[in-house]
Amino acid sequence: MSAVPTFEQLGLDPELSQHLSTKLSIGTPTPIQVASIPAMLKTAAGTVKLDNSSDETERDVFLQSETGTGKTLAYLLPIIHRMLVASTQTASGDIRAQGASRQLGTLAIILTPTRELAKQIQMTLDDVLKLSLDRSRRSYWMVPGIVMGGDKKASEKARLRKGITILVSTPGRLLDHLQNTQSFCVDHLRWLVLDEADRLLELGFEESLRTIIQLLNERRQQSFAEYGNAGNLAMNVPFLQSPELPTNRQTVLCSATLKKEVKRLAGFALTDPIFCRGGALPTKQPNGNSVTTRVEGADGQATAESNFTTPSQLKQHYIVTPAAQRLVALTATLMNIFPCRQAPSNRLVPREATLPSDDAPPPKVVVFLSSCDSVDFHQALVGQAKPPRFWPAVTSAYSHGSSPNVPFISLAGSHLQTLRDGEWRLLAPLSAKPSAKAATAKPSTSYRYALAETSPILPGVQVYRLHGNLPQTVRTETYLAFSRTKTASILFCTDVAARGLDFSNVSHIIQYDPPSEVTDYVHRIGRTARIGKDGEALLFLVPSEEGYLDVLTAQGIHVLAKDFDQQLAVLLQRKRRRTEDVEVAATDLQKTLERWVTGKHGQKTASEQPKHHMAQESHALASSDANDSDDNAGGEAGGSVLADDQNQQDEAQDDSATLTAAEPAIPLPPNSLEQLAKAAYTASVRSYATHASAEKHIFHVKKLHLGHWARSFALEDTPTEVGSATSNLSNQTYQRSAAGNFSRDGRRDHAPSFRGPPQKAFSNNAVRQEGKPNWQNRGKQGPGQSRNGLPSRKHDFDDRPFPKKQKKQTDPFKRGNLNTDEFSSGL
Ligand SMILES: Nc1ncnc2c1ncn2[C@@H]1O[C@H](COP(=O)(O)OP(=O)(O)OP(=O)(O)O)[C@@H](O)[C@H]1O
Repeated sequence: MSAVPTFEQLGLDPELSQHLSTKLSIGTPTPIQVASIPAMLKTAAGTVKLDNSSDETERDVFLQSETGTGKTLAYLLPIIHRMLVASTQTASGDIRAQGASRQLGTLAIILTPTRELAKQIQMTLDDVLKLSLDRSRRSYWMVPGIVMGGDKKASEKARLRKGITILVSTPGRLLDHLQNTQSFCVDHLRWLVLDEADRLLELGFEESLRTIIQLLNERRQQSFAEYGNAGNLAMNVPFLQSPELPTNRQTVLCSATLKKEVKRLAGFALTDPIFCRGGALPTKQPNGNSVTTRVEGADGQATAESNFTTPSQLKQHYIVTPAAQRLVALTATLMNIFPCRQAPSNRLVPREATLPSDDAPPPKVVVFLSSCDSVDFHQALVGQAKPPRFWPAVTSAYSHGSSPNVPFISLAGSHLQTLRDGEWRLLAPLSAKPSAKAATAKPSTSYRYALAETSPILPGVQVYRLHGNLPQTVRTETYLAFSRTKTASILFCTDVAARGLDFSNVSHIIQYDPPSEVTDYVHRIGRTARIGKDGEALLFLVPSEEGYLDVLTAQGIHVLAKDFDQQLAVLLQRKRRRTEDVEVAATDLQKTLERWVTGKHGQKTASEQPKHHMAQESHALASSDANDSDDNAGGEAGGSVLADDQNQQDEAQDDSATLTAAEPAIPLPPNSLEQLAKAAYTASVRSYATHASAEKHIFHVKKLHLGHWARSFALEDTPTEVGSATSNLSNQTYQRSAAGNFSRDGRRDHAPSFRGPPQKAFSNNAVRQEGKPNWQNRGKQGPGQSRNGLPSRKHDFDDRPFPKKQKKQTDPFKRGNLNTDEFSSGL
């Protein structure tokens, strides 16, 4: 076993290496970096060459490595190194003589599928470029920049005119600028990076990518024919002729998986590529041991086809829970992750064993859901619902009893005006209609908008949400806030957060809704256990979905069972007096949540209202112009909803702060959570139909017990709206665009939303007999359950209060009210 080389040994500039270790605490390269850096560098004599092919600095590169292994730096570092060296290789010692300048236009383009990812790469780029160099060497001329859907094109054009040396972009917006922005100079482009290639393809960007590559080739050929490598600006720029720069454009493709679509893209985008593959990361970084790295030559091919490698230190579990108890099981799971301490006033003490040590970092949990509406609902519920009143008072085990302040951003009144036109719920999810304050707001007034809720059920825990229907500012700021927070926190999100996003120190991933494809499973769990850190992942399944475990096993993914009863035992720590029965405790919790959702817990008093949704700011922000168009080629999520220009984003960022309890709050109407629950339920049933066709035998709506499913949204009854909603499914191939693309940030993110009153009641004739869940047989299909995994009535427990309703419902599938073939087709 050979020792891991240092960055310097790999050929990286010593000052750059020093900057990485002292300023960014990055001392040891990861396997993919060990593979890529020499391959992409013009290696100087005396440095390590891991492979003969690394001499050929002109060749394209394919980087493949599992999630969270440092692919971003794997391509950024060699690019920055080469620009740096080329700009300072001057005989006279005067770096200005080299002519490196932002006016040369864009030298490197990094294409990413989503805006969050673009922002994240830009932040990494900023960090690396902050390096302080010897006086004779400067990096100031390397200007990083970002253009992406949702931002204002006019300001982007201005920045492109001034020159952006390393440009991070989403494909639609890049194509737009290539076609329409005269001043966008790519004549001297030397690097094109396609990051998260598999995701780019899944979002339907293949055509855009082909056009982009074609346009870039044409521009380069034109420029080269006219001026050679000296460039068309000064006609003789030594920098551009430096042997450190690739003579032609070097294209780099990054992917965590090796699906056939990715290989097809590689075939088109790459010429004679070097294949760099990162082996498994050592579990503790840096330990200098056991790094396996392979750099393959031109004909290097991936050996395995499934290629779903997951970090070995990641603990993967699943839990089987009856549909009706999903919500309680989720709450109990979160309670297990976020233990509490006895409040000073209380005599009941949680078991000490569950309490973390004082120096343990607070957990950060990401919960994946299948639709935007479901994210809105769960964030609102977990973030606001109060526990049963007889639960003992507890305090957070992490924040020493004090409630951490909530991060907020400023939003201009002009946004609220846009919201009033139908999207108000996005910003004030619990308002039945625009609040009185918002309605009378002057366009120039700004509001504070809280990015998180503080959870009464989980004291000290902040609850965030992220999905593609949120305004871009909210998405970006939520990503940043959750990523940076050191507070115990939960993020409810759709798959918009599944790929590439590097939330630091995520300890747990919960897949409450199974992913629509196995690839998504791998990417979702890749948000934890990054760079050798520990992590845990938990997959929720209902009994009829247990077949999914075989699908995972077939892909080499092995998950262990978690016991349902053990998971719920935590509820006994907050037990009703003299109750040792976990079922009673679970029932109490379910009833409380249902009351909370239906508003039957009584009208909230002013002091009970969440205090942080929107509080009027004392100052005003300039109102933004009309929305700019988002990328049209498919891809970024939610951009059509609202747009912010960069300045306003910056302004919002500057204003980021925390709200205190004294902030005035906008009152929320009592029934709005119920609306969210219904919308979430509807969207959830719909998105169930979007699973991959190969998994339809497992995830088929026919197998769902709609009544029990409704319980998991704290609804006592199946909302009648679901009928009309699901019966329209056959018409809803709009989830894919006319070009056959998926919806903007993943098809399940954009499961249709419930908006306003139901269009048409579907049915109120009940049909399916809703049996009570069989507690003894939950989690497994046994004698107490019917063939489809649902509890049978025979084994019901009459004395079990939860769930108690036995309603007759129309079975839309039986009565032909819903064409099941249409339901399952093509979605
Ligand atoms: N050599 C290193 N040592 C320690 N940390 C590193 C190193 N390289 C990168 N990191 C950090 O690891 C994290 C993950 O890196 P990155 O996002 O590039 O991974 P990735 O492979 O692109 O993951 P994904 O496939 O999920 O996008 C980042 O926070 C980054 O700063």
